[in-house]
Amino acid sequence: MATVLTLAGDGIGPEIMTQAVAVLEAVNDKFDLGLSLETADIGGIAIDNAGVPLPDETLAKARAADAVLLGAVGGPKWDGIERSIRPERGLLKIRSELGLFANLRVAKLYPQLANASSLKPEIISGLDLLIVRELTGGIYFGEPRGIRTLDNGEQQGYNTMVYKTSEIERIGKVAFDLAQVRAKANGTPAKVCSVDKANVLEVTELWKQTMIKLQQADYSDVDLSHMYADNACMQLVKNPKQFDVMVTGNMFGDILSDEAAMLTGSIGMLPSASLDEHGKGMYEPCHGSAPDIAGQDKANPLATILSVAMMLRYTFKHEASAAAIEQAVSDVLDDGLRTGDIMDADETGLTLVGCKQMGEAVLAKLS
Ligand SMILES: NC(=O)c1ccc[n+]([C@@H]2O[C@H](COP(=O)([O-])OP(=O)(O)OC[C@H]3O[C@@H](n4cnc5c(N)ncnc54)[C@H](O)[C@@H]3O)[C@@H](O)[C@H]2O)c1
Ligand SMILES: CC(C)[C@H](C(=O)O)[C@@H](O)C(=O)O
Ligand SMILES: [Mg+2]
Repeated sequence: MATVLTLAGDGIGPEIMTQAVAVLEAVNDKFDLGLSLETADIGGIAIDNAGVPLPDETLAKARAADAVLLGAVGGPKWDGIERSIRPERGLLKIRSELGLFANLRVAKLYPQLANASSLKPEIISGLDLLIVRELTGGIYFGEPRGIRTLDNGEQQGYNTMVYKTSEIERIGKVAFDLAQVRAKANGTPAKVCSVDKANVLEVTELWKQTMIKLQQADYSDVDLSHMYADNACMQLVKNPKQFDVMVTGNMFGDILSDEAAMLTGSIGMLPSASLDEHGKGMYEPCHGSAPDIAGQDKANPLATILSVAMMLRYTFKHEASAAAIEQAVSDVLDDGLRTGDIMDADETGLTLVGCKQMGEAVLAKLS
């Protein structure tokens, strides 16, 4: 029997997780998937209960599980504590310990939400782009880092952005492979845009050269383009449909994916998969713990529910149950149900719902 470990985390984490787990249990029964669910602590709740953001017991359960579903971590309660044991460090550590180097963030516009985005409908209609973010390297993990005191008594913060050729090659392969799969499925040319700051940073000059060599050696059928990160931010809001697959490092990927989220109407709509070399994965919404709306039944659970669909597709290779969840999400949007973040005040026929009601509506579509 395969196991899924659920890590609800902090803030809106438990609220969105309750709804996502109900959906997972429903498809587990309906499609006879034979999944067994376990839970553990991560983030602030783990600090409160065990003194560290990623207890050994949680990591052991995550290693033993076939897949992990995560809500969100962090919040003002823990922002002042020593940096090395903050909630976010628990998330970084589990990604690193499990070798989850490939983070896939899909910005797909549900047509029903064309008016919920802050961009004009014609700019985003039909949008379906994939950001492939390197997740276990770059400036997030580079050494040395810290805050030191200079001779003149002034403090200086420093981090180090590093990438080895092997790290660039393995994320490049994921991006090129997925571009080929998407091209085949959509009947379109395969294309990858690699995002860097090669005009300034040596580390991303190596990134760019490595992508070029990889494409020339193994992926001559994929069109490879390059864009500086600042221009990519601008182009994402100017003409996002020019992109199919974007591949980039850890920090640029973090920033670009929050930006891409808004193209779909809300960050509450963006799911993600973080995969290791063998397809084992952790699945999580791209958003955070949203302390401003936590505990108020206002969170959009759809990014987490759609992350369950990604889990079924990528780890359990069960396309029918993944597609059923995505269809159920589309159906509730067709019915006009909207959480506050995707509500369009000017559109008629919409009903404002809370996190629980949205989750239950998806569930009802699956039964
Ligand atoms: N993967 C993660 O666990 C993760 C990701 C990002 C941020 N964080 C943490 O979350 C905390 C808050 O960070 P932040 O405010 O910068 O980002 P955030 O994503 O939590 O929130 C940004 C804004 O988006 C809204 N929002 C986010 N998710 C939503 C949802 N599902 N439905 C409706 N609205 C939603 C919030 O209400 C807020 O206004 C911090 O501690 C941060 O470190 C965790
Ligand atoms: C909470 C934080 C460590 C995390 C990141 O920066 O990777 C988050 O912003 C994300 O996008 O998953
Ligand atoms: Mg982020």
